[in-house]
Amino acid sequence: MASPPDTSKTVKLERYNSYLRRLHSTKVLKASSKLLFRVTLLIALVLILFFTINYPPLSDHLYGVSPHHHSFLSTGFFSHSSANGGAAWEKLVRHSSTPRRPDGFSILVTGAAGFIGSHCSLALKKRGDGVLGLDSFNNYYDPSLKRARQELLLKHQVFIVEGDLNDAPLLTKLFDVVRFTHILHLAAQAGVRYAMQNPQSYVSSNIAGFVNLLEVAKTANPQPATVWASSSSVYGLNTEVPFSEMHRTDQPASLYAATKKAGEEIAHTYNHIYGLSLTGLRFFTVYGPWGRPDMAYFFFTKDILQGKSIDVYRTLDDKEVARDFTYIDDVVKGCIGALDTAEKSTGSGGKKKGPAQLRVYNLGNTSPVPVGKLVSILEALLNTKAKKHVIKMPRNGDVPYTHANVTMAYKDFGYKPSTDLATGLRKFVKWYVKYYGIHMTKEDDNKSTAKHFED
Ligand SMILES: O=C(O)[C@H]1O[C@H](OP(=O)(O)OP(=O)(O)OC[C@H]2O[C@@H](n3ccc(=O)[nH]c3=O)[C@H](O)[C@@H]2O)[C@H](O)[C@@H](O)[C@H]1O
Repeated sequence: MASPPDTSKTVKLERYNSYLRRLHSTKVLKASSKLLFRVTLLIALVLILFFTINYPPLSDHLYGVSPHHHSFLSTGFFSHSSANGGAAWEKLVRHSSTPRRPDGFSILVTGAAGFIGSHCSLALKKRGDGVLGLDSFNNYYDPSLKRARQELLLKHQVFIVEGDLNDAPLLTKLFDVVRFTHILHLAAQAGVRYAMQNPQSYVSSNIAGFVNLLEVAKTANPQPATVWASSSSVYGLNTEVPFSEMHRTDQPASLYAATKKAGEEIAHTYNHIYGLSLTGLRFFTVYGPWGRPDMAYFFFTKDILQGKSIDVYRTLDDKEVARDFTYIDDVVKGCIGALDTAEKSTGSGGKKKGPAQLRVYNLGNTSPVPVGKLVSILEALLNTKAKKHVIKMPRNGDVPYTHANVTMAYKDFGYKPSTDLATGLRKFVKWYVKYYGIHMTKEDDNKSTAKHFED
């Protein structure tokens, strides 16, 4: 009888193979669970990042965190004391907006970290009004300049909430916390030529944002009186000079101008339906210390100092382009005059109770200066010859000439501009060289010795 085959070796081998298979599958299992864990972690991080960027808590408004910093600061570590407009945040908001003089105003200043907004906020605070700022700190121009203005305001106990005009819950919250008597609405997408590059930003800020603000104002109790920034650009292709509030404004030359004109019509509607008191101020090329780097006088200064060439526009029929350049301190007086003479809104509970005030005023300097002259004043102040590149004005929304008639503003609140361009630019240059740490010779210094509020 044949003996059965010796399988002991085969059995051993099979066992060994099966052991190897188990070992392998465990390794695979371990490796795949590791991979799964990493992928889950990654997805969770991406989700956290997404939600914190898109839905930042109100605590960010309190801490003034810029959108770029949201991801790490607003995931809960920071927000325990003041999330969603917590107690600490409300305290700051109340403190900032409480007036310190009898019958003082409680004013919401939108665009408070902006050029005109920061000047007005300081002036109002200094006379004892309560001022709360709102600003989106967007990067249309160098946000660090806005942060520096914010710091200056904070020193004077003006707190700026960081937020967008289109954030309805935030605006509603602010009006829940504070019974604002006034709004000074200066937040906007500014700049005439940039409208060709980014048209949507004008619609979003100057139209949608304005409507959002008025929607909240109309339901507030009491309804605030609103003074807001329109623009000289609404005169567009009008050729009658000096520009008067009675002249036609239905031919805007840029989308910027069109959105400001739309703002004036929107103001009419909210006044008509809800009894909101509204005053639009048509600013004429406002300049001065802490100004906007996108404006010609500002970047001409920078370019002249850096030895770069500057484009100086002439009209298409080869005439000088001129502007009614208006100094910031004069404009601040105009804004305050408009606030002081603004009547109360008449509505309540979102309903009109009677006719309310609706006004529009020019705030200009009443003396246009050609751009060539602006350049020669800067050359003298900077003691440097500009590399002028004189060209025909490109078709970019610019108008050839502005000149304000300010009779109405004078009659209604004593507006009387008193700073000529040379004096105003001297103050600007003095600020500019100090702010940017530019060394000037003694002789140059003497040319720009004017004092300014920051001193
Ligand atoms: O009153 C307003 O409602 C507007 O005023 C301001 O617009 P503007 O009057 O156009 O000011 P700004 O750009 O400083 O150009 C000044 C001059 O330099 C000329 N200019 C400009 C650029 C250039 O490279 N060369 C040049 O000659 C240019 O042709 C012009 O003649 C605000 O920016 C705007 O937000 C709005 O508030």
